[in-house]
Amino acid sequence: MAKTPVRVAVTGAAGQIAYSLLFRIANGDLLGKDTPVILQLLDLPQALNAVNGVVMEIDDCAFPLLAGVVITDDPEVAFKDADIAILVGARPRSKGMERADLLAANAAIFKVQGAALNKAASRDVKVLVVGNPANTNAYIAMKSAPDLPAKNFTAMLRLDHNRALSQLAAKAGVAVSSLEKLAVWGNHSPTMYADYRATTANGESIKAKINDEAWNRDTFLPTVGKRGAAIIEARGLSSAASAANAAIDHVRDWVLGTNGGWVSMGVPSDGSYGVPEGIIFGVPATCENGEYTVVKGIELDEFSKERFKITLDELLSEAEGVADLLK
Ligand SMILES: NC(=O)C1=CN([C@@H]2O[C@H](COP(=O)(O)OP(=O)(O)OC[C@H]3O[C@@H](n4cnc5c(N)ncnc54)[C@H](O)[C@@H]3O)[C@@H](O)[C@H]2O)C=CC1
Ligand SMILES: O=C([O-])CC(=O)C(=O)O
Repeated sequence: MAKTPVRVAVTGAAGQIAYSLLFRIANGDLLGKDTPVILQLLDLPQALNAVNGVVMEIDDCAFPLLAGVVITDDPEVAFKDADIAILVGARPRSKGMERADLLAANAAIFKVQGAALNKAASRDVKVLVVGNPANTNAYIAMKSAPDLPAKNFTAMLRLDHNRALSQLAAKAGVAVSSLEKLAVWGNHSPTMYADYRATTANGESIKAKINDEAWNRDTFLPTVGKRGAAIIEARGLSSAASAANAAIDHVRDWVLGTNGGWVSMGVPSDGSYGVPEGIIFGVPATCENGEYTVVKGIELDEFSKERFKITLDELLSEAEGVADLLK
C-alpha cells in the first residue's frame, strides 16, 4: 500500500540553503525512496515570487515522490500538521560578523515560529533549527511552544560534525566512512568542541593514530570552529550546499536511525554533563525508532572540561540575552 505523504515544512524557502535542500527532500534523500513528501514552504511576503520560481524548477524535475507543495507567508499555514519542520529562514551573517551578532535580529522570528508550531504542527513534529544562532533560536522556539514536547526541538551541529569528520579523515589518512564515535559538544559557533578522544577508524583509536595534541588545539579545533567564516571569506556568502546536506543528514538519521552510530545534535539538555536543563547543547547521540538518545557517561578530561565550560558559558549568556523576549 502506498505510504501516507510526510509533511515537511521548510522556512526561508527562497534562500540559498533552501535552494539545495528542497530538491534533495523532494528527491527522497531525507526520508527514503519509498516515502512521498508534501513541501510546505514559508518565506516573507516580498520573497514569495522567488519561492514561486523555485517551485517552478521543482515541478520541472517531476520528482515521483513529491505529493504536493504549499507556498505561504503565514507560519501557521506552513506548519499545519507538519511532521518535520526545518527552520532555515533567518538573516545570515556577512563578513566580519559573529553568529552571536544575529541574535537580536533573528530571535523574534523564532518566537513567532515556535508559537505557530505550537498551534498548528503535528504533536510529534520533529523540528530542526538551522538559522543562526541555531542553538539559541531552537531554545526560543521550544520555549514558545509549551504544548509540544521539548525533545522535539533540535539545533544543527551536524555541519560541525561533518567538517570534523572530513578533517580527521584527511589527517589520519582513513576513509570518512570508517570513522565512528565523534562528539561535537556545545554551541554551533567557534566555541564548539569537536572531541575525537573516543573516535575510531576500523576499531583503531584515531587519537592514538594522529598522536598530535598540538594539531588538535592549534589546527583542528580552529579549522572546524572557524570554517563558516572561512567560507564566507572565500565565497562572499555563507555555506549553503554543505548546510543543506547537514540538515538532510540530521533529520534522516533522527527519523530512520543510526544503527548504533553516533551523530552530533543540539538537543535540550536533560541535565546530564552538568548542562542546565533546557539549554540546547550539542551532544553525541544515537537514533532509533524516531527518537534520539544522548550518549551518556563520557569522561571529560581537564582540556575537555575547559572547552566545555567556554561553549556552555556562551550558551548561557545567549539564553540570558533573550530572557526578556521570552517573558
Ligand atoms: N546551523 C548551521 O550549521 C548553519 C546555519 N546557517 C544559517 O542559516 C540561515 C539561512 O541561510 P541562507 O539560506 O544562506 O540565507 P538566505 O539569506 O539566502 O535566505 C534566508 C531566507 O530566509 C527568509 N526569511 C527571513 N526571515 C524570515 C521569516 N521570518 N520567515 C520565513 N523566512 C524568512 C529570507 O527572505 C530568505 O529567503 C542563516 O541564519 C545562516 O546563518 C547557515 C549555514 C550553516
Ligand atoms: O558561519 C556562518 O555564518 C554559517 C554557518 O553557520 C556555518 O557555515 O557554519
